[in-house]
Amino acid sequence: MTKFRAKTISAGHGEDSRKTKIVGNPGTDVKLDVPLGVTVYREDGKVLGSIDNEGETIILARGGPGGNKDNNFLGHFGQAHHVRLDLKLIADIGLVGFPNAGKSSLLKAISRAKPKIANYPFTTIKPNKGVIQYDDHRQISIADLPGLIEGAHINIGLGHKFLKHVERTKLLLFIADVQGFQLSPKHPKRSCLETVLLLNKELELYDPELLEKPAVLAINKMDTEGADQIFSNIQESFQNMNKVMDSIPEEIRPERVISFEDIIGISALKGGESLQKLKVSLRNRLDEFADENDPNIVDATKVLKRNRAMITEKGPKVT
Ligand SMILES: Nc1nc2c(ncn2[C@@H]2O[C@H](COP(=O)(O)OP(=O)(O)OP(=O)(O)O)[C@@H](O)[C@H]2O)c(=O)[nH]1
Repeated sequence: MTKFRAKTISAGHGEDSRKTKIVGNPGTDVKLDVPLGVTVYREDGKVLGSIDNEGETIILARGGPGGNKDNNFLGHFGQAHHVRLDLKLIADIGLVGFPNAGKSSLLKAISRAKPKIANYPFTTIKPNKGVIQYDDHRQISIADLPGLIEGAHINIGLGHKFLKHVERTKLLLFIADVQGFQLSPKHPKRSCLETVLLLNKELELYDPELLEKPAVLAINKMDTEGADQIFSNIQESFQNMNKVMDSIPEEIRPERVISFEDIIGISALKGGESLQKLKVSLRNRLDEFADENDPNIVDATKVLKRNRAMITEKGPKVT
């Protein structure tokens, strides 16, 4: 559901001329900081501009001029407009996982992105974006949202920088190393299940509404030793979460556990069937939760019908 919030923002109006100051001061400016990706629409739908790069500005309403000889030395009010600010999605899918989980490897394996891959945490410091291409030409964009660690909600690591991007995706793809995660030898070693719960908790502490987004869980590095057993334990845990919660340390226990649409074991390194299964799941879940009016939702049979119709209309008859 889209939420609308109306707000009135007024800049100062131009000052009248005074005996001691013939030209009155112009109205003071009001500057509104917005996140990157915002497009500004006028009431009639005309685009006034968009903020896509750091430091860009758009003048939405000109301030009133101060008093001068052209306006009888009386300052004017500034312009007034109704505008709508629209925040573009960064990608359809946001990939969330702790460092070294295999986010870059997965992005490379299922999309055309060419991220840096290294066996040490924090190789990725800004979102890498890729596009998953399906056989029927459907495209789904996916962004690797880097640097999430324990404490991100209070701005540890890349903290807010990362978490604000999560808000701008339709579906979350959690990825966790089946062998678990340890930030450094000084930090506690977390099992795979604990890692997923920690990710859950970080998102929840930042904004509980993030847990409302549809989410799929990919357990990565299924080619490593003992992975199958760990994976089936995790599946079982998610079916009996109430029981499992009692044995989870308080500091990593979220208030609410995300109910994943699918839990899929993958090997980003080896690829194969598991990645195919993941791609199908992502598409199906996105479509299931999509807004009916979303132009990106393409039904393959409809596309085929439409293409056939276009050929018969414009070209030689095709049978
Ligand atoms: N065995 C195995 N290793 C993997 C797999 N996927 C990734 N790795 C390895 O895990 C390490 C980390 O992979 P990345 O893809 O860089 O992980 P990341 O989550 O992007 O890491 P950050 O950039 O730190 O956020 C690399 O050495 C990868 O080769 C997998 O499926 N199996």
